[in-house]
Order: sequence, then structure tokens, then C-alpha cells
Amino acid sequence: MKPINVALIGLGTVGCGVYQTLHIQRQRLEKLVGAPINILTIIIENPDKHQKISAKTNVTTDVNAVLNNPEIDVVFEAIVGKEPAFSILKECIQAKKHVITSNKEMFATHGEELKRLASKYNVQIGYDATTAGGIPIIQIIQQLLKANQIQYVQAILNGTTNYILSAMREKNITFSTALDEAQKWGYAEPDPEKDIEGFDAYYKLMILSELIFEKQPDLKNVKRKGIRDITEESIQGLQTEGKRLKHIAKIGYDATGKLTASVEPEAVSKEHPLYAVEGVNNAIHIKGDIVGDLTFTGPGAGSFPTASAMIEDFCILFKKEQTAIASSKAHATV
Ligand SMILES: NC(=O)C1=CN([C@@H]2O[C@H](COP(=O)(O)OP(=O)(O)OC[C@H]3O[C@@H](n4cnc5c(N)ncnc54)[C@H](OP(=O)(O)O)[C@@H]3O)[C@@H](O)[C@H]2O)C=CC1
Ligand SMILES: N[C@@H](CC=O)C(=O)O
Repeated sequence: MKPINVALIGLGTVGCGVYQTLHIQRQRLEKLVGAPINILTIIIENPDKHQKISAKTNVTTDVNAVLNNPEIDVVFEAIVGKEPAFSILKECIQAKKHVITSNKEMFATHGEELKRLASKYNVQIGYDATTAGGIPIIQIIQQLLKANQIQYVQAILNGTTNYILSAMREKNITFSTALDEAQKWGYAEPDPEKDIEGFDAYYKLMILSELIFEKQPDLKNVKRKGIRDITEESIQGLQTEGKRLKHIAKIGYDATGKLTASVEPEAVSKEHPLYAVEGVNNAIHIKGDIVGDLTFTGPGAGSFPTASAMIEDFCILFKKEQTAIASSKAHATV
């Protein structure tokens, strides 16, 4: 049986989660996708950091080892920032490789172009890991909410800020101690300003916006405010009023028909659907015109939750491929 040959680009918090999951869960995954899985190549930046990888895998800084290898079927990309990720993924798609990414900053800007390119080259893009970590929100919206028109979204889309706000309240620790903890757990971006100032949540909101509303709002209709100025006193003060501070991302049409979005701290009380979302968890609350209100909650960052989203994309992709091969064989025999 032809194996599925995999490449990883990036072997940090997320890439390691994917690598380990492909090893630990190998038997089950191979059964699911119906083929042996080989990790042929891993692209990293500093080779000295990565001594413990199996000798069967080529670990290199040269991305051509992926682009010029026709044996590689699928590329998992988990590096930081728009470039070189966008250029690499474009070339992977042009080389007819499926791609699975966790890189929201890149995908919020270039996702639509990559989707068009993938459709032209007849390959698939998985991007569930870009938004809300382990919550399979992209697949849920794509596959399970086709008939509903989603009217608005309000969500906690950043694990680091939710962790900080929860830890400041529960453990009565400072902002900077809470941020150190989030960094230690691998939740924060290499540049944590992206989390704290709300850029990361904004990227994820824009990815949801493209999926749900098929466009992004004009920048003038987007408000973004971080949590840098939040003090322990203000959090404890809200606690005595029975409220919690949450960094909430919202998007929907306003009364004048404009698509508007915001990412900002908000004090919410017990009745609010996001009140009980604590620690590194994220949650997405949506209103569908048929179903009504739905809330999805789960781990929003970290190695294995994010790897889970990428591996689920991988399984969906190759199950689809196997079904297509099986049905074309069936037609050939008839
Ligand atoms: N951490 C999390 O919980 C989540 C992160 N993400 C996103 O996933 C992506 C990866 O995040 P994370 O794993 O935390 O980041 P890390 O900083 O932990 O890892 C980044 C990896 O990318 C490699 N790398 C960096 N630049 C290049 C390059 N130019 N070419 C090849 N490899 C490169 C690094 O190599 P080396 O190891 O040699 O330095 C490292 O292995 C980011 O886009 C992030 O926003 C998404 C969801 C959750
Ligand atoms: N830094 C991000 C990682 C996941 O997307 C976060 O904290 O949510």
C-alpha cells in the first residue's frame, strides 16, 4: 500500500506536538487513513536544537528538501509570521502537496489566496489549528452548520490572555507573573505582544469572518484593545461585584448593515455565555438563524490541543482521498 509521506515545517511547541502525536498514535492513525504514515522531512531554523529526531527523518534548514521531493504528499506548517510561511505554502501547493497550517497571522492575510490556489491545483488546505486551538470550530462551521446563516460571533480566541486574566483573579498574581506562566506552558506567541494587545485574537476573528461572512470588515470598523493596563485591583474589584474580565472578540453586522468587529476586555456577569471559560480555554458563541445560540469550549493553545486540530485535518483529508480512490476503483470495475 502506498504510504502517506509527510513533511513538517517548524518543530517548536506545535510542530513537536504533531511529531509526537504521529508517533504515539501511529497505529490508530494509519488505520484511520488506510495507509502507513512516514515523516520524511522536517524543516527547522536551528539544527543544533533538534538532536532527538529519528534517523529516518531528514532534519534540515533547506525548504527545497520538501519542495523538490515529489514523494511528499502533505506538509504541516507551524512556523511564526506571514513570511516565509506564505511563500513556502504557495510553492508547496504549486508542487501539488496538501497543506495543513496553524499559522493564523499568515492565514488571516493570505488564506483566501491559498484557498484559491489549492482549488486550482486540486489539493486541500487544513487550517482548523489557526483558530481556537483544539476546538474544531472551522470544521464545525464548514461541515455541520451549512444550512444555518450565522448572524454573529462572540468569542474568547486567545489562550494566553484568558490564562492571564483567570490566573490574576484566582491566584491573585501580577500580570507579569501570569504572563511568565503562559509563556512557560507554550501558550504565548514568541512575541507575546501579539497576544496581549489583541492582534492574535484579531487574526483568528478575521479567519472566522472569511469563513462565515465571506469577507473581512473594513479596518475602520474594527476596534482592538489589549489587556496590558489591567490591574489586580480592578480584577478583584469586579470579582466582588460577581463579574469577571474577559478579552472578547466579536463580529457581526450592525444596524446600518456594516460588518463590524472588536477585540477588547469586557466585564461579564454569571449569565454571560463566556463567564465560565477559564484558564487557557477558548470559547466561541455563535447565533445561527435556524439553531439559535451555540457555544463551543475547549483548550485554545498548547502543544497537543493544537496538534489535535492539525491531525484531525490530516485524517479528514486522507479519508476523503481514500474514499475518492475507492469510488474511482469501483467505477472502473463496473
Ligand atoms: N503555541 C500555541 O499554542 C499555538 C501556536 N499557533 C501558531 O503555530 C505556529 C507555531 O507556533 P509555536 O510552535 O508556538 O512556535 P515556536 O516558536 O515554538 O516554534 C517555531 C518553529 O518554527 C521554526 N522556524 C522558525 N522560522 C523558521 C523558518 N524560517 N524556516 C523553518 N523553520 C522555522 C523554529 O525552528 P527552531 O526550532 O530551529 O528554532 C521552531 O521549530 C505559529 O504561527 C503560532 O502562531 C497556533 C495555535 C496554538
Ligand atoms: N498564542 C496563542 C496560541 C494559540 O493560538 C494563544 O495564546 O491563543
